[in-house]
Amino acid sequence: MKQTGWYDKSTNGIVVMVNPYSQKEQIQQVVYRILDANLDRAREGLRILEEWCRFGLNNAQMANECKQLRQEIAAWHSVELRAARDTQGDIGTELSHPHEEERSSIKAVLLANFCRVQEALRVLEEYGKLYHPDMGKACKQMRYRVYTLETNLMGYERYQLLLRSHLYFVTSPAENLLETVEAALKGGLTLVQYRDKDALDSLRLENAKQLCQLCHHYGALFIINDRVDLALAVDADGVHLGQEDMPIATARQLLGPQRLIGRSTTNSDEMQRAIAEGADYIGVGPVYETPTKEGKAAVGLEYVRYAMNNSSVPWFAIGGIDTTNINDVIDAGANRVAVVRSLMQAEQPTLVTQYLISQLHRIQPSIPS
Ligand SMILES: Cc1ncc(COP(=O)(O)OP(=O)(O)O)c(N)n1
Ligand SMILES: Cc1ncsc1CCOP(=O)(O)O
Ligand SMILES: [Mg+2]
Repeated sequence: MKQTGWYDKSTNGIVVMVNPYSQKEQIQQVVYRILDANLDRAREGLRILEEWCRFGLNNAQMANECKQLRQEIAAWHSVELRAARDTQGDIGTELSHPHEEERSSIKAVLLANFCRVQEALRVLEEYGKLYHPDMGKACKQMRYRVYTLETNLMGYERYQLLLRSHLYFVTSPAENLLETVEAALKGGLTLVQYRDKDALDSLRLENAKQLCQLCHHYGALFIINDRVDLALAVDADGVHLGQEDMPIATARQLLGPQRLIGRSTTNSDEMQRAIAEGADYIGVGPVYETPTKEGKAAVGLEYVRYAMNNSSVPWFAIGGIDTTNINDVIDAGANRVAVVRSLMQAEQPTLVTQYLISQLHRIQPSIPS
């Protein structure tokens, strides 16, 4: 072990290090320093999470859970642990990882701090066993509470962003796919679905990875069409499933509670079933016939009106919608739409995105927002 301090220069001109503590006491001091540092680390991380729950999400329940955890951690921070602190002698204060200096989004800040709190609690759990018989168990329980909080908070974040999203861009294969999506993101788009029915899985995976990164960089949600495995592989925000795709319950089991699941519907029965099965949002259409979904009959504006009056989850009118007819769809009650060609084939996807979003936000006195 490294000997610190306590120099005695007396003996025959030879510098001798004398440490007044026994080996056992020295180890105890080290353990106390570890506990002191990690009690601080866990509380600081929780405070960062709490501020977002409180000011960013206005969520009293989650903010309160952070606060409770902070207080329980503080109760372990005894005077003797604080007394062991030696900030000047701590070589770790100068160490930092380049990633600590850059956070690209709120999500990145939250994830980094969940990780920090969980790591600190794990350290407290192990070294705490050397300090107090109950500390290991208490820290383990708190660590599990932090996992639950993470699931709830990240799921809540996603759902809030879904609620704020009124335009949904469903992609189709193209050379300039990334550029087109980025242009739409610059126009304020917050919801993207990667849809490619024919590509090889190797290409799908590569595209999905790049699109996922791009969307998250702009703070947008990224959903994968049809494929739960791809969604998991790239850490997407969810999947979109049609009537012939996997059952929602199976997808939920695979994806866990915090990712979004969307379901296509073409009539009232499908809508009620999708909602009962736990879809987070539904597609309503095709409203108009469309070459993007060749051979699929249009459901018309009647089903849009039905959705307006009956859907208890966010719903997106889809199919043949563009700048020329979006107002008819809005007049029938839609305030969310999904488009493929309108954006994939746009000369200026940024402008078209801005236009579509502005129409979806226009005042609609008779339609609930
Ligand atoms: C938002 C949205 N709504 C409907 C669909 C269509 O899904 P599905 O019926 O599974 O057809 P494919 O897209 O898989 O051909 C969708 N993708 N997105
Ligand atoms: C995937 C899908 N599901 C119902 S309609 C549709 C395609 C919509 O494409 P477009 O916006 O080009 O008409
Ligand atoms: Mg499908």
